Formats: sequence, C-alpha cells, structure tokens
Amino acid sequence: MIEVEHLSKIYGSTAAIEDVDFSVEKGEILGFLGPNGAGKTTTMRILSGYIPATTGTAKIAGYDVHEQSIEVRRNIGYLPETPPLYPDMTVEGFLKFVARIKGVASSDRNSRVNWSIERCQLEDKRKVLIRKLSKGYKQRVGIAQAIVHDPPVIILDEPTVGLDPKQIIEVRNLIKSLAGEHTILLSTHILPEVSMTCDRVTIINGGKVVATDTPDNLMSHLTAKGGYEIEIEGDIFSLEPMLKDIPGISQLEIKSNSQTKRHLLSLTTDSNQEIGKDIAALIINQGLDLYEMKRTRATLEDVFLNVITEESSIETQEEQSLETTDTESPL
Ligand SMILES: Nc1ncnc2c1ncn2[C@@H]1O[C@H](COP(=O)(O)OP(=O)(O)OP(=O)(O)O)[C@@H](O)[C@H]1O
Repeated sequence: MIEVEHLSKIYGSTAAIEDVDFSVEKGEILGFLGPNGAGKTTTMRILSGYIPATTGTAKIAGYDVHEQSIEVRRNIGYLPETPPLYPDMTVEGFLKFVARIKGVASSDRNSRVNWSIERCQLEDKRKVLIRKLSKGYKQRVGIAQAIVHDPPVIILDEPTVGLDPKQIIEVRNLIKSLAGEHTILLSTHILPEVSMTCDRVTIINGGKVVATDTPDNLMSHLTAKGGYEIEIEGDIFSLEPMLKDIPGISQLEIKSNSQTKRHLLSLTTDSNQEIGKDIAALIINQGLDLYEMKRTRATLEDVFLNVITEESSIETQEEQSLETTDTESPL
C-alpha cells in the first residue's frame, strides 16, 4: 500500500533524508520511529504530496506521489504535527467542509461526516466550536478530517504529542481501531507508542533507515544482552574477580554505599544463558549477604539506542578507516 524506494530530500547542503526505503502492507500499522530531526516529517510530507523528493520514488496505493498527486491525495488521509483546523467552525461544519474539498459526493457527505464523528467519538462535540475543545478532542477532530473521505492510507505525524496520559490512551485506541480496514503510517519519537500500537517499526536516524522489524523481533535481537541487578553486603573485593570469571558475563559495574555498606552490582550478560543460579551460589558460598537479585531484559528503548549506536559506531569506524587510508596512502 505504501512503497518507498531510495527517497532523498536535500535542503541546500543538508540531507534531511537519504536513501530511505520501506513499505507498508495493506491493513498494517507501521511505526516510524526516530529522534527529533531524524527526517520523519520530511518523509511524511513527501508521501502526502506537500513537498517533492530530491530523488527516489514513493507510491501510495500504486500511485506515484509526484506523478499522480491527485490520485494520491484521494487515497491518503494526513494528520500533520499541527492539525489543520478552523477554530471558528463547529466540529460538524468543519468536517462537512473538509469532505467537500476532498471531493466526497454531496449525497455521501452526511453519512461520511457521521461515520468519522462516530469513529472518533465526537458525537457529544458535534455542534461545539473547535476553539472550545480540549487538545485531545482537537486531535480527534484532526484524525476525523484525515479519514472523512475514507482513504485506504492514513499518515499520522506524532499524533499523541502534547496530550495528557488519558488522551494518549484514547487516541492510541482510536488508531488501533482504524487498522485493518486502513493502512497506517504513524511517526513518533515515543518508544512505548510503537510497541503498543504498531505491527512493525522502521527506525530512522540522521535521515537514514537503520532498522525495520516487528517490535518483538527488534527486542529478541537484544534479549541476549540481558543482565542482573544485585544488592549485596560483604567483601566485594574478593568477589569481583570471581564474578568476572563466570562465563557469559560481559560487563560488571559496582556502586558501593559507604553508609549502608551495601553494594549494587549491575551485570550485563552477552548470551541468554541462565547464569543467575551460578552468580547467587558464588555470592552465598563466599559468605556475602544477598539482599536482592533481579533479572533485567532489553526493552525497545535498548534496541533503539543500540541500533543508533551500532550505526554510528560503524560510520565512525568507516570514517576512521578512510582517514587512515588517506594518510597511509603513498599516493
Ligand atoms: N525546510 C527545511 N529547510 C532546511 N532544513 C530542513 C527543512 N525541513 C527540515 N529540515 C531539516 O531536515 C532534518 C529532518 O527534519 P524533520 O522535520 O523531517 O525531522 P523529524 O524527524 O520530523 O523531527 P521532529 O520530530 O523534530 O519533527 C532536520 O535536520 C531539519 O532541520
């Protein structure tokens, strides 16, 4: 339903996005995840026909966003970061207006407006002026205007930014309820949002796609990098080298509290072996007191940071090897 190939947008000497590739299947919700300035809005604006790409192609429902922009606009519902609302119109009046400018036949307009009001749970606010609505309701009107012409594809740019926790849950549930019959691309820099809402995630950083996978797969790549958090009391100096000798422990950090005389150990394991019993046995056998021991697992946050770090460390290595080549080359 959405196919993006080698998409780049260059502003002067800055590449906002570079060689971006991804696709979204019919009925799927794809999370487009990246930190501020990663290139999410730029990609979405190109997909919705607001700005042209410098190079590359993008298709919505089989239509090229550049060559067939009218068909693309008919097949797309777009919610930009700031919803395009007219504050002095009522919810119903505004949605009727949007339905008209989006080409909904006059005989279908009332039923389409009623449908979008119902889907976005705006029945109580139908006759209320938009400027009198809370931010959460305004966001629902923003989503209602994106779906009023029943587009197969919906593009939502940071739809939960600025909402309170209750409103966030309501908007996420609304988005989930739209999947299946619609294909959704949702940008966010909030990690829990993608694991709660999306079927797959494309991570973008510095204008480049660095990973695409299901939230579960992204996590399972890293579950190997779990660890343990342990609170103990006793002779840490003799224990430390013995802990480091346990196979599978890749990192050990110790924080000691001189007042309580307790030590907090953070152990990182580089495999998913169950070595907790070996660690506990060592601590007890060495005569230390074990107060607490808990397993830590990778979260999507770790995956996100890890993907970004891995990518930048690869780039740094490449840059360093280029620099080395430059200086060592006799030419
Ligand atoms: N019109 C423009 N002119 C010059 N540079 C731009 C323009 N629009 C975006 N950029 C730059 O392109 C990069 C990507 O911006 P973009 O807004 O797409 O990121 P984003 O992931 O949506 O970030 P945010 O979450 O902060 O909105 C940034 O470095 C930004 O400064």
